[in-house]
Amino acid sequence: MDKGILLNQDYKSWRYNRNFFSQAILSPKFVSEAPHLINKLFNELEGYWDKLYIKEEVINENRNKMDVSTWFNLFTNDVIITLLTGERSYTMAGYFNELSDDEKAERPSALIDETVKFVHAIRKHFLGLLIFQFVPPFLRHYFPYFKNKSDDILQNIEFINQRMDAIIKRRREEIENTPLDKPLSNDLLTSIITANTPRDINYNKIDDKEVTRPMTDSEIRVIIFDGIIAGTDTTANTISFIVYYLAHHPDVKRKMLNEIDRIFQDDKTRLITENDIHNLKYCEAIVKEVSRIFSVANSFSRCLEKPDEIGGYQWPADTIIRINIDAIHNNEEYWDEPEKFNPDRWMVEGFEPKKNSFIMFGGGLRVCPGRKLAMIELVCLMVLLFRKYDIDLIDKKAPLKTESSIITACTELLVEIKLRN
Ligand code: HEM
Repeated sequence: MDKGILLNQDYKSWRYNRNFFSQAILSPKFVSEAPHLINKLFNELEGYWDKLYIKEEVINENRNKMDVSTWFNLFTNDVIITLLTGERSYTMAGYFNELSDDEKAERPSALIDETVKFVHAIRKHFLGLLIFQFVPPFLRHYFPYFKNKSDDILQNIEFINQRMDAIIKRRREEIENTPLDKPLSNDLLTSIITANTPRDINYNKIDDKEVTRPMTDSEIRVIIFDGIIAGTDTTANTISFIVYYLAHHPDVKRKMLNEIDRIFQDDKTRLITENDIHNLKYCEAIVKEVSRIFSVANSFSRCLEKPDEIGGYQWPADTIIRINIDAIHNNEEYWDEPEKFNPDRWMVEGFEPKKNSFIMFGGGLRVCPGRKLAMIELVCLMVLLFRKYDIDLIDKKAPLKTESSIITACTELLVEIKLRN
């Protein structure tokens, strides 16, 4: 495992890949592009919702119900793929076409099919990686069940690589054909291709040639893939959990609506700016409190470099330690009344959680590099959803439907949606 970021266990190669990714994803132009694209894609989503759930006749016939968790998954897919590759993704349009009997999305159906196929392949590849990690080569080569599975996975990898290579090639050509004094697009792929080349504003500032050589296409492929995998379901499930918690805590919801209405002055369509996001402190507190009490990532691991004492026991070098996020987020030593859902705890002037007690994004060297983007996406989504729509659970008594593996995923969240008065 010495490729990319997410599963890379080779320090030198991880550091090289991570430097590129972090530099690009935290760059001011990427950070300002994110709210812009989120506004735009939410507008597309509203177009579909309008036709499927908000129209008067649909409400009159009591058909304004939906599984909002599926839409959140598709929305974050389209956002992340477009932000990372600079190529529009149309999985929301694909789902709309599936649900709508008469009207179809105003996008060429070949383009929709192509992006839907790409997203399916990425998901399949991630699950496939787990088979390659956990099923020994002997079984994969000689047992028909595992052999068929691994052949299928290899074919799938071939398809993803071809598509990613075509995207990278196209972007390299676009960059070469853009005069040096003209701006380039703000996606992550463009930043990564141009990093440490004469088009990079930091060119010549760093001397370490091993750290700064430009990336090859196959290296770029893996880190873009890692970003898509790590950045989609995590954000989608967190927003589902937020909708669920708000429905069960009307006092918190009211306070959130007050904040949104104060900042947007009851304007239900104004574009959200970076400055707004900075001012939406209560929305941010809700994201953190929901993630504290019901974290989407349940654990992450670390490997001991040398023998060490942890929790009163002595452990040898190379021991893998799994860090249980829920246990830390619900520990009374770190949190007052940890079982209580209380976003206000984050609003107390000067409040900082105790060191390493809030780890929704992990911590240390491998802390999530997408945390800033995730916060932007979640706060924007809360505003876009709640300033204009009234969203309520169909069955308030039903427990949240989830499935836990590497992350805790919301499998269904049935809601009723109306325009807010
Ligand atoms: C609510 C949303 C998100 C949550 C809860 C989340 C959580 C996490 C956690 C717990 C880790 C492990 C950190 C550690 O080992 O210390 C991680 C790693 C990572 N995340 Fe996120 N993440 C989110 C969104 C994103 C986004 C939007 C992106 C990028 C587009 C992203 C990219 C990554 C990558 C590449 C890693 C691997 C970092 C490394 O191993 O160096 N994540 N994330």
